[in-house]
Amino acid sequence: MEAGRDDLPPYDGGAVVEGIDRAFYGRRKGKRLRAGQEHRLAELLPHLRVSLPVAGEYIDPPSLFPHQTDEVWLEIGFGGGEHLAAQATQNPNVGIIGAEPFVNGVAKILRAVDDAELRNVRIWDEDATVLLAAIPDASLTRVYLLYPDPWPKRRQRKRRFVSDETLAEIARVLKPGGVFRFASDIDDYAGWTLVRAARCEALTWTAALAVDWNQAFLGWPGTRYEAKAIAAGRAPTYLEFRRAG
Ligand SMILES: C[S@@+](CC[C@H](N)C(=O)[O-])C[C@H]1O[C@@H](n2cnc3c(N)ncnc32)[C@H](O)[C@@H]1O
Repeated sequence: MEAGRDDLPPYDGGAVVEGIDRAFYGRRKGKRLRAGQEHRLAELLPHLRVSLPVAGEYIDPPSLFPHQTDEVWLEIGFGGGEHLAAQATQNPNVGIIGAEPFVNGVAKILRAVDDAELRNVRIWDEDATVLLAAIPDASLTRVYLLYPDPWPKRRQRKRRFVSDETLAEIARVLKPGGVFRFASDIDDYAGWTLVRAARCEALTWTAALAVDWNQAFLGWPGTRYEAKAIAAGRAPTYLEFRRAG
C-alpha cells in the first residue's frame, strides 16, 4: 500500500491496453488474515468478484448486479473500502465496482458488505487497468481514484496510476456527462493529474473557484488515507473532471 516497496514481487499480468503495461506496484498482502477474513475471501468473494470475458470482449456492467441499477460507478484502489461501503449504503440504486489488489483491503470491504448486507458492490481484486480494458465505452457514470499511491521519487513517478493512457481509458468508459473524481494530499500528484487531464480532450476540469478543489466533494464520506493526511497536517486537493457530451 505504501509507496517505495521495491522489494515486492512484480505484478505478473501482461499489457492490457496499448501503452499501459501495468499499473499495480504495491503490496498484495499485509497483516496475517483472521479466520473470519479468510472465510469471507473463500466464500463471499467468489460471488462478488467480476469475471472477465475472453480477451477482446467487454463485460456488461449493469448485469453484474442482482437488481436494476440506475448507474454504475467504479472506485479504483479502494484501500480499506470505507468510501466504497459508505457510497454503496447511501446509494442503494447505484451499482459500485471496487478495484483493489491488496487482499487485506478486500477482506475489509467483504466484512462491510456482509455486515450491512450490501447488494450493490462488486469486486475486482487485480490491477484496475485490466478491468478498465474490459469495460465498454460510455458505460459508467462515475469513476473515483482517491489518494492513489504517490510514488514521490522522480524515478518512481512512472508508476503513478494517472497517465495519459489511463486517463484516456477512464474517459472512454465514462458516459457523456459522467465524472471522474480524484483526491490526493500530494500537491505534486494533483498538479501531475491536472497536466495530463488538460491533454485529454474528452475530460474537462469542472472547478470554477478555489473551494471546488480545496473542499471535499458534497456528501463525501472521506477515506482512511485522507484522515491520515489531515492528521499529519497535509491539505487534500479534490479534482472533478466531466466527460464531454
Ligand atoms: C494510498 S492507498 C489509498 C486507499 C484508499 N483510496 C484511501 O484513500 O484510503 C492506494 C491504494 O491503491 C491501490 N492500487 C494501487 N495500484 C492499483 C491498481 N493498479 N489497481 C487497483 N488498485 C491499485 C493500492 O493497493 C492501495 O490500496
